[in-house]
Amino acid sequence: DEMDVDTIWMDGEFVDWDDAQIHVLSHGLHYGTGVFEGIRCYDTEEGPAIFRWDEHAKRLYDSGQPYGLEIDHDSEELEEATKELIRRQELESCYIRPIAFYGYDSLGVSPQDCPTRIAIAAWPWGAYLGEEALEEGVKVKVSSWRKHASSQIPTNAKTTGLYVNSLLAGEEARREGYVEALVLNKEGNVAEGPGENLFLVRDGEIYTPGLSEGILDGITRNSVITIARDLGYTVHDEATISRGELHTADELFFTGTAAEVTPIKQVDNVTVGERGPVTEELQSRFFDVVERRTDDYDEWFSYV
Ligand SMILES: Cc1[nH+]cc(COP(=O)(O)O)c(CN[C@@H](CCC(=O)O)C(=O)O)c1O
Repeated sequence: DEMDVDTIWMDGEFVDWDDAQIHVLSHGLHYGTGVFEGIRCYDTEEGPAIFRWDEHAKRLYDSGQPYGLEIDHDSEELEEATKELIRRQELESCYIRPIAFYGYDSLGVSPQDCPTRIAIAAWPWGAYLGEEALEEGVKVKVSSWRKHASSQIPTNAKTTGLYVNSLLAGEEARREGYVEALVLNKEGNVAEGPGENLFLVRDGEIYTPGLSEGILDGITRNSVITIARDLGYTVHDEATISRGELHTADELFFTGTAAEVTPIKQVDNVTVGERGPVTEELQSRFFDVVERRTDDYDEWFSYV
């Protein structure tokens, strides 16, 4: 296929891409009962390296807990399968997509005896919001759709069913000529993007919504907070950011495995400005770290 990949790991076996099929009556397809991860493998001087495998694997297992979704493969087995998947396809840098979900047995909301299925795919994936976005930033629209509240559904679990909210927000923004949405929570304060965490810079200090705002506990968010603090920045990582603060921010940027560090240059009709100095420093340092141009944070990397 066009992505030059041909193999998927599925329930303990490597299968051809086209044979990685499931039954149409799989529970996860009907009820959104799947959990997934987005993980990047970077091409470094020491070869391909998976970024923060342990944290991503832990989140995958944790995400299934509210739904009783038990994965009966441990982290080491999944890590080795992922490395083998990368080697077999001779990928240097790639995006890794593990997914676990309730499979086919019976239908009805209760999963009863539905089996837990698990698959891991990997493919080359460049800049999530476009190559030019990393430098020039993106225009975002504050969505008319709010984020689901953490009292309604675990927002700290990366559950497939949650992403219909992300689709509604993101597609509304793109229909209106923006690149991505920014989603408020039911209190009307800033939560995050459909697939990214949000950071705000003002007067040299860095703010990002905390988990209580109903966001995903982003691993890139955590990495950037650590990097920023190690650079000497003050980071408020449990901030409540009102909508109005978006329009008086000095800088805004997204973080995510796919988005990496993407500047935001405009919110609705309000110009934030081109990539600011803090965003540029954090973005530059982030790429130095993930492409291993520094030995710092070596514990974050698992070499293939
Ligand atoms: C809702 C949401 N919030 C924040 C993040 C950032 O989390 P982290 O990747 O751990 O830093 C992501 C990742 N979004 C993934 C899925 C993107 C997709 O289109 O699918 C990703 O970035 O891989 C989210 O989906």
